[in-house]
Amino acid sequence: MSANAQPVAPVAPATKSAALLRTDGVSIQFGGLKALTDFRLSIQQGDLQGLIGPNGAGKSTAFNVLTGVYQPSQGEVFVSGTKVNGRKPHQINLLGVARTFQNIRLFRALTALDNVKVACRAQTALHQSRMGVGAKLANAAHNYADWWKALLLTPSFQREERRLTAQAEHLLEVMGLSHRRDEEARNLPYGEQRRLEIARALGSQPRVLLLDEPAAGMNTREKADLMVLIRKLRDDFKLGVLVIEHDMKLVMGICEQITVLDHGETIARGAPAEVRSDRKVIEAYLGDSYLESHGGAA
Ligand SMILES: Nc1ncnc2c1ncn2[C@@H]1O[C@H](COP(=O)(O)OP(=O)(O)OP(=O)(O)O)[C@@H](O)[C@H]1O
Repeated sequence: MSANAQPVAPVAPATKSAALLRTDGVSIQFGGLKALTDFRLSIQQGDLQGLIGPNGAGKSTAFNVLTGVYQPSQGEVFVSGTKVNGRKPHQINLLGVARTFQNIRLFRALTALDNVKVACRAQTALHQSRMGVGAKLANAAHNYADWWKALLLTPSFQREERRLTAQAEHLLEVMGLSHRRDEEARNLPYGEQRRLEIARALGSQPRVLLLDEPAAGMNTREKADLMVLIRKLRDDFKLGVLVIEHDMKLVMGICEQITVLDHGETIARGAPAEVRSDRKVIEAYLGDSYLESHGGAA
């Protein structure tokens, strides 16, 4: 820490058990590169937090650690109090953490509806596979029975299909995508593909939603709509939300707490007003021009 640096605010003082997602001193290195150092975060239900910083600061790496794509070299990650170090991404998803990606990762040749249905179905299947040996056998028998049900289009198979379709249709509606229901994902405009990714993430019925640059490539109008939508999702689905975003208007406009990374280190954390007038944040990321154009004072 430099001589004039202020200590970073501690993570929210909420009880540990209340946190939906929490990290404790997480660090990760790639060879000699420290991509993330002593990263601390705590997300509760109802939170809408931001994670910002210059290119290469470690934001996506943080998401990858939180979702089990990368294992931390040091430190611990907890989902609703359960330590998840060593768990696979789908296991962490089952515990209630869903994400979108900086580079959209849809099933491009599937329809919008099927993209969301896949996530709804995977969630159902994952719940069925929380198992002991007895449950495993029951599950295998169940899967075998399901195979026959699917082949014969039995009433119970059709009922389950209708349930998944209704669930996926509801999520498309929430995301303003009902009119794209039967279109292939690859044919949707970019902004709608981003919203479809969010619908798909919601299909896994998460408690925490991690959005990696959700507004990238959107026009001003789409960004304004997205801001309203993210807040609504947080409230209606009772989520905790963490957003990585370079669009400062969006981040400062919706987030109640913002963590700022630079070279893997947390250089600031606080409310938007505190963060945007923090000298370290201005130097590392926002630049004096941001300060001038927004009339702030360091
Ligand atoms: N799998 C990896 N192997 C080696 N280096 C990596 C790997 N993943 C990330 N890095 C490095 O870690 C650092 C942080 O990268 P990261 O993608 O997390 O930054 P970021 O803040 O998300 O940047 P951006 O805003 O450009 O997306 C970068 O120097 C990057 O090159």
